[in-house]
Amino acid sequence: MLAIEATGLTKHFGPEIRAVDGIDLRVEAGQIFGFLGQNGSGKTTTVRMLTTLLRPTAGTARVAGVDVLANPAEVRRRVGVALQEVGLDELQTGRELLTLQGRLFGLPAKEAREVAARLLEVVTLTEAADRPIRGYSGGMKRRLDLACALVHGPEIVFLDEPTTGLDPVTRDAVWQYVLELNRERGVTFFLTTQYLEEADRLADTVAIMDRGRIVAEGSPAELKATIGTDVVTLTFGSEADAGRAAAALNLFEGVQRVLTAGSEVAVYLPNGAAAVAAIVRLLDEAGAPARTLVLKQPTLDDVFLRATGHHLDDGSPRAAEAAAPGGTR
Ligand SMILES: Nc1ncnc2c1ncn2[C@@H]1O[C@H](COP(=O)(O)OP(=O)(O)OP(=O)(O)O)[C@@H](O)[C@H]1O
Repeated sequence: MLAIEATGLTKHFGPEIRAVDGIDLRVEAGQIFGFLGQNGSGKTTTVRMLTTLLRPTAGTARVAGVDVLANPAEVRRRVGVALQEVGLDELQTGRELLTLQGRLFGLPAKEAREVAARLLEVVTLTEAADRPIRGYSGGMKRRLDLACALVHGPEIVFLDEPTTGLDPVTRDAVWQYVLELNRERGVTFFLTTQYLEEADRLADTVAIMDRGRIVAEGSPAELKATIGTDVVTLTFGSEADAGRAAAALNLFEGVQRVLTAGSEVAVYLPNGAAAVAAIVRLLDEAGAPARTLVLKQPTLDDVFLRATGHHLDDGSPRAAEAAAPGGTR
């Protein structure tokens, strides 16, 4: 069964901005689908259309088998959503909010309290659970919002960059819980992310979004396998050197592909280790000696680079947030 199905899904903002430019999606029930792309590539806009918060300019979408335009209320009942911008009632405590959410979705009081306690634990908010939300830091609010999306046990959960700005320990706890819900309860996740590692570790299928279009799709292993066997990444003192090096490397025996991004060059070839010495000689002869040389197996970043022509700026985990003081006034 398909959990999410979209055809020609499109959102334009005025004549200029093609935020989402005709994408097709097919997400099997029980999958974790990773939607990878840079800021502004159209991920959030896609999530907003699929969760009935935004009307598509064109195209159709069915979520849990329900048409998002024909029956938005039913779609909302079936899904959980945690978006990037968080709107929470600041006067309630985290525990009150979660328990209330559970009650609103029809859970009996005892179960609502239990679910709230369990989710507070997962998002490491147990200690802050009985303080008003207005005293929470940005990261704490994001975690609470994530817990809210899960409270009614939805069958499909949309998470928009769920771990951006979280410290590594909390990020790991969130990943674990996503995997647990997926493996044990078959919850389908549609997860947008700027983190390659997150997509690689969690997602069964990854779609790479660039400027409103899907430019590559497949399992992480399939995507990496399309690259070739090894990647030698070289950096140079200038873009001119990189250009000269790329021209020379293109003629090197066995090279499948050469990509240039600024003063960096990536060379794809079957047996990198055997070729390294010859590559170094070749670059010396070409008058473009490399500053650094790294030989590695392909990663999703290599896939991203090939699909989009640029690196994913996935600025590794940002600084951990400090817990805000209680603020009970
Ligand atoms: N309401 C709006 N009005 C005009 N332009 C918009 C609106 N919402 C989004 N856009 C534009 O659409 C494009 C895609 O935005 P979107 O938020 O979907 O990207 P994203 O990949 O989710 O990025 P981010 O990670 O920053 O949320 C961007 O150029 C954005 O500026």
